[in-house]
Amino acid sequence: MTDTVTSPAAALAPHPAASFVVAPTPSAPRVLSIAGTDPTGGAGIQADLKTIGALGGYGMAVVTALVAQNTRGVHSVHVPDVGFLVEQLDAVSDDVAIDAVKLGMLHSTPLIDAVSDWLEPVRPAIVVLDPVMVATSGDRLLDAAAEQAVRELCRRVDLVTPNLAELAVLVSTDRAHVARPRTWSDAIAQARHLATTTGTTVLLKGGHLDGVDCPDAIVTASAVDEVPGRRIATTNTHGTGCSLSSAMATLAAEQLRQAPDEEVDWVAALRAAKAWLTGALEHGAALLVGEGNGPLDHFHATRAALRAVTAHEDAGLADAGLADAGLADAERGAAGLGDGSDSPALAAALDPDADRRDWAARQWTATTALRAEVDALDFLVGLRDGTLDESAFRWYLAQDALYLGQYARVLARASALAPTADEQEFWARSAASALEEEASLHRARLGDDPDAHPEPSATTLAYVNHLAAAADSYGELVAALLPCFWLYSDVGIRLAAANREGHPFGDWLGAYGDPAFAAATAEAIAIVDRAAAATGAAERGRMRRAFARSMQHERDFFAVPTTGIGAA
Ligand SMILES: Nc1ncnc2c1ncn2[C@@H]1O[C@H](COP(=O)(O)OP(=O)(O)OP(=O)(O)O)[C@@H](O)[C@H]1O
Ligand SMILES: Cc1ncc(COP(=O)(O)O)c(N)n1
Repeated sequence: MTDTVTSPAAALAPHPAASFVVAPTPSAPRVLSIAGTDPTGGAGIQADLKTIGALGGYGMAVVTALVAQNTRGVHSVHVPDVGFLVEQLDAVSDDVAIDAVKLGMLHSTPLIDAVSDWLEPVRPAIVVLDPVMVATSGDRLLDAAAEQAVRELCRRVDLVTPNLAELAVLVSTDRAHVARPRTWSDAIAQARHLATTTGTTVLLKGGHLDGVDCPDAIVTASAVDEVPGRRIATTNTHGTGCSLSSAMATLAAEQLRQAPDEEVDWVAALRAAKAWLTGALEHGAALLVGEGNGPLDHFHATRAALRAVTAHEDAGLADAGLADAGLADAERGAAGLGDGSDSPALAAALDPDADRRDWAARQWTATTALRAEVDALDFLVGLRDGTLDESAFRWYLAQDALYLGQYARVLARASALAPTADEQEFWARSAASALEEEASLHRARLGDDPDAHPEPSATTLAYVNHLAAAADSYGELVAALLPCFWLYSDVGIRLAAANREGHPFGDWLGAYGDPAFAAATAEAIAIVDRAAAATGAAERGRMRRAFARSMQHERDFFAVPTTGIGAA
């Protein structure tokens, strides 16, 4: 709601300013999934809610059909009365401002009509349609007679996400049947036709093609933007379409939350969604769920982050954060006010200090999509599976050595600015460790090879310049320094786990997971949290930008050795 408050309650407001309320921005996009269920949690509404949560959204769900299914197939489908569907839809829209809707299994024409009629007046800014027709197991989830209704629905949404078989149905007509495209260029031609005839943006999915690549594309009547991807060798693909469409709805709504006046950049959303999805596909099998086509691990990145923090509880960090949050809840409970989570405005009013608490953890969560992108970079994938080109690895090491030399200077600056002796000592120790690491890189790995001592790349320079630019304010500086600790620890968990007998980078991978470095990371997080709690909102805003920018520099640093972009 962005309206001026005119209710009787507002008339009683004690302060004149309170009668002119501009809606605050919610802390997360509010995303509604309208879809069927999967009791094993891999597809449908369950997958949608996990995806929305994993990418930082607030998930809501309206059930179209109850599906008795598991990873091996569908047993039966129960569809409640369409009137009850409408009641669920109204219950949400009567009460909650919806930033994005994802439409999944719609089952049959009466349900499609009911959803269309509801969409008309409610009109959330983003509507994504996954035109679910047949499950991976081959079971039908849409009445054949409802295909025309889905074609018509395509015109009323912002993005439609067909797989190859669904695309062919959508471009067919009652009179002319179009065959499923067999090649990527045929698929693009069909997607273009769909975009032209419906006026809707199409996310064309290459999951059902053969080959080592797994591209997707954003197709409009006038442009085709391909987003490349690697095919993961896994049978854990149940619910990939559901998860991708929910990811797109969430990421698009997040774009609008941050920049309400800009157009949605679907290509940027797809890049981030695909990077996250690739990680979720890679980690799915380890969940050991089901004997058929298992699910993805939607929370793979969150799980890794939690491990990084909780593995070093000794430092008292995680406990400190939880204790703070617990106290706040208890205070609200005692006041009989609930937790305020149903209303961001109420939450902010009840807890004006919320931005001071768990500051670092919240910045970390805000970079979930970027971290998924980092994990999916060719450099890190190659380092994990041993296929990385040796010269790309040596190039990285040489740049890392150059970076560490400058990074040590900035750490020393943090020591000079530190408000306490403990913090002064921590940063001084960290500066010394960075210099030792730089020296050992040269001694043990790069040797006297002249190629191993190049000029700093544009990316290395940009990163160290960014750190140096933060050096006037302690809060900003420590926020800028934190990603180097935290991301390195986090990425290291998966690198260490990939080590095996005979791994070509085994000795390098063996150095990750050092408990002393994890403890230093925990200490750096605690220091940054204290700095955020001690300062004002404006400085915290600068800290947030400094942290986010360092995360981007970290990503770019890992990307250059294999892409060559920013290497000059
Ligand atoms: N083996 C894989 N490796 C990497 N990405 C994949 C793989 N399989 C599917 N994808 C990706 O998953 C997303 C969904 O694509 P897909 O073509 O499988 O859709 P779908 O058939 O609707 O999904 P579902 O399996 O849920 O029915 C796309 O981004 C696609 O590129
Ligand atoms: C409720 C519901 N919606 C969608 C799918 C498609 O997912 P998949 O093709 O991966 O089985 C499904 N199985 N169940």
